[in-house]
Amino acid sequence: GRRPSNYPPGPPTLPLIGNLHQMPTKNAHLQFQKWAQEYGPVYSLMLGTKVAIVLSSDVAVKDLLDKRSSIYSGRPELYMGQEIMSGGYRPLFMGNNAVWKMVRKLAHGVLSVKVSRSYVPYQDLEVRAMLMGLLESPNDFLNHIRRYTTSLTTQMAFGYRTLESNDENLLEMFEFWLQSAALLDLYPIARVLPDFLLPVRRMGREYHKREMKLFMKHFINARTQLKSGTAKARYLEPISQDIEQPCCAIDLLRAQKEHGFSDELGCYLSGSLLQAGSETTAVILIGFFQAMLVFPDVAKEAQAEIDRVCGNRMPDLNDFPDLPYIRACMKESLRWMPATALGVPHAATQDDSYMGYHIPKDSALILNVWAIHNDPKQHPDPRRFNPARWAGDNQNSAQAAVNPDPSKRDHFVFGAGRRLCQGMHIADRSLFLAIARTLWAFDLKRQVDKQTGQEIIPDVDNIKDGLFISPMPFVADIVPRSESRAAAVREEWGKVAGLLDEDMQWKTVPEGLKWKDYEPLDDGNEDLLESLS
Ligand code: HEM
Repeated sequence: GRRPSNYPPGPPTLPLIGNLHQMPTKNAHLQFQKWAQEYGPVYSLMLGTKVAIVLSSDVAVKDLLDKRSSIYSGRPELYMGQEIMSGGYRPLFMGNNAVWKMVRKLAHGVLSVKVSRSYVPYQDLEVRAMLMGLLESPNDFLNHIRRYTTSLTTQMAFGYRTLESNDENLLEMFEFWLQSAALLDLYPIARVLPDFLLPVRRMGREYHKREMKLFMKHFINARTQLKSGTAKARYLEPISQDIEQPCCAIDLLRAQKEHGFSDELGCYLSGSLLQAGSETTAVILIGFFQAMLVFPDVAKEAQAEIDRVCGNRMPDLNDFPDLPYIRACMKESLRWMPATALGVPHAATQDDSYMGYHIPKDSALILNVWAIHNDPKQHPDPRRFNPARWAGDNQNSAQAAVNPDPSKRDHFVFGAGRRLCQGMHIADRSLFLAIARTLWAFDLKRQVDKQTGQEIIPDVDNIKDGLFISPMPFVADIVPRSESRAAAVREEWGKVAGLLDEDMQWKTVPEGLKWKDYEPLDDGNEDLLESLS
């Protein structure tokens, strides 16, 4: 419990329990930020017999998680969420071992820079569907955002679209994910708590059984499609034009033949892609919508840029190089409402020392994303949503993440080192398309309170805690910018609606939808990234 004198500093400890009694039960990110201000960029928390090292500067993250990634890429052990609730199968929580390395390779096979381009038609169609939703039931905007990111990921992971925000599978999938958060009281620090503080083992096991059943159902379904010839896979083959319905489960089924892993692992890999990709992306977008209500000048400037570049034509990914302010809005959204405010903890797999401090083997390393994003030295007036701070930064998230100069990294949302998010390329595109098209079609306005006549401004400090932070639900008035824009939204949907069958599922991947697609604007870092993967 007591902090050895050669450990990084931290709040005073009590015998046996160390700092456990000081662990915040809500808004953990704010307390972690406060401690960073008090104890510096590398501090420690004593959690009973365990220790967590909190990294709160870009330099510390680069020095340890990136540069020494060979020893900082584990995950904290004895983690309820993995052993009990995931049967050891959840890739995100696997330690630095042979299975994880294989999984990481498999994930690379379905998420790499190249392969992620094949999902663009899905992103395109789902954003159009989101715009239709915003047109037809604007008050449900939070659901339309969630449906968009979820449908994209169910399509990528298992090959089916999610049509409604109250879709049964979606709800079940979310229930599991959120329940796990509730069960574990999951902000990252809870993951390093000793088991005796988590008296929910039995419930956890139940949860795992049900989740496995759900993932397996979709996985087996993909196999049936593969066998019946209604799906083709691309894994281990060059990307060709005759891909139909690219989806991870099908690629993994092909890979399974070569690598011989179990169905359980395969379905969890697909399933966890789904969980890794949907709510996270939604939170960033919800933050963006909120920011537009609070900082209306930003929306105006963004719309001016879109009008200048695209006019009446709906923006697409080919506009990426020509819409620097929209790209900056995306970066700022990632900084301002980072979803993973305290990252996903890494673990040290051997003893180390840094800045004269001892870092013991098995300590958890917490990436203090919130504190870094809100450091006024790096980002003056940090709670102001100000895309102008990114002027001249042409890196995408992946490039910035591996920039050798840590001060040039834009945001830390996607983690670090060998654990870096493999879905970044997909996430960047999802965000860019949704932001550009929403602002092209709609004004995001404050609702006016009918009784008082006052505009309702969302409270930006009212943040929902948990596995991911997100803005508390808020109201907005979302209106088409003009009659003709409303008509254009319908027309744009009409152009793709014919690609779907009567169940609103893809008939085939759209023909003629040939994307030039954006190439990275600086291409020096790609190799580095691949080497981290
Ligand atoms: C804005 C959206 C997203 C956010 C905020 C996000 C966040 C994260 C974070 C924080 C990590 C762990 C990094 C670390 O340990 O240092 C991660 C890992 C990962 N994410 Fe994402 N992610 C997003 C989108 C996606 C998407 C769309 C996919 C795939 C469809 C995806 C797949 C993965 C995978 C495969 C890993 C690696 C797990 C591991 O090696 O432990 N993510 N992501």
